[in-house]
Amino acid sequence: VDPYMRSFSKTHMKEGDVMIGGQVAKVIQSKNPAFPVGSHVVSNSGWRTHTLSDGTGLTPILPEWPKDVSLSLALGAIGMPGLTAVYGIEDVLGLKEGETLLVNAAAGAVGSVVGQIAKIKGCKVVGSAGSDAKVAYLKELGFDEVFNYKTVGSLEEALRKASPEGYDCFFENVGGPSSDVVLQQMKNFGRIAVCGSISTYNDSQPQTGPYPYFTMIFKELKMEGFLQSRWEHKHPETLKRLLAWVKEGKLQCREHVTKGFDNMPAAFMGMLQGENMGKAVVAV
Ligand SMILES: NC(=O)C1=CN([C@@H]2O[C@H](COP(=O)(O)OP(=O)(O)OC[C@H]3O[C@@H](n4cnc5c(N)ncnc54)[C@H](OP(=O)(O)O)[C@@H]3O)[C@@H](O)[C@H]2O)C=CC1
Ligand SMILES: CCCCC/C=C\CC(=O)/C=C/C=C/C=C/[C@@H](O)CCCC(=O)O
Repeated sequence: VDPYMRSFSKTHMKEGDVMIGGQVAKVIQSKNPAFPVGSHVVSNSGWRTHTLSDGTGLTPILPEWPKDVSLSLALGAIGMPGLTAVYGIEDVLGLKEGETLLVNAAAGAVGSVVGQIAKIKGCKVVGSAGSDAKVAYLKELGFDEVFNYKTVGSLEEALRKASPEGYDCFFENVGGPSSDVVLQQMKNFGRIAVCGSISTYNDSQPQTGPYPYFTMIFKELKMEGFLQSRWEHKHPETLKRLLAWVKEGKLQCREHVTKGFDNMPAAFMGMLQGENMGKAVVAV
């Protein structure tokens, strides 16, 4: 279950449609030699227990996938959320060694990978998350400064305390009014990767400004929205790098597992309400 399902379902679906989504699936019958019986694939077939496919939209699991690494990570750190983290950091932000990066929804599927990759690249990492347990988890992952945005009182003070000199890069997952507060604390020529805006996915009104134009102008900020699919041509190579980091112990992955297909709606709503640490998945 992923946040984009909420925004997509509002704009592209009607009642009775099958919810979109990715799954790791096992091939149980096949007339296609590219997908032998017993092999595993990542499939964009939505919320289904079984799928009849001509092979379109199926990606075989990397052949070098080790037996002791859970296949479900192909939906998380070694899948779409992990790819999002890499492209946001490398292709959008161009994060450089020694810079300071802020990421929100930091204990989630994308955010937890963002912070760890930024540490691999030699940066100072500040993360915000919605519970004290998440804050403790992010410290375990090596984040330099972490705070619980629900209890800090003043977001502005928390950001200033975590990095008095400001922020070079902001990996934005949350959106809404908190973004304006962050923008005020960007360094001059700061870069912002707009990955998601989960705090707005339930809004019934279309999004409008105004945006803090003066801050953007006088700090000369650069802000870029992106979808990970822009770099689809790089997915195989990037997945190999993510798998290597996991095998080397440089990238730790946690999953929030809900059991049972019938519990998919509950798992989805729980993720939107912040119940997950790491990637929210459902085991069927
Ligand atoms: N651009 C792209 O290509 C992609 C974008 N995304 C985006 O990345 C973001 C993270 O996705 P993902 O890692 O899968 O999800 P997460 O695993 O981070 O789960 C969602 C988390 O969002 C946080 N959250 C929910 N509501 C709010 C709120 N109102 N304010 C602040 N935080 C909130 C909760 O954590 P907490 O307890 O900390 O509040 C929750 O656990 C989303 O915005 C998603 O849409 C994801 C994939 C691809
Ligand atoms: C299609 C997304 C429309 C809503 C956009 C809102 C926010 C940004 C966001 O969250 C985008 C996510 C994009 C996800 C795309 C996923 C597909 O490629 C399917 C992935 C299947 C998998 O590998 O897990």
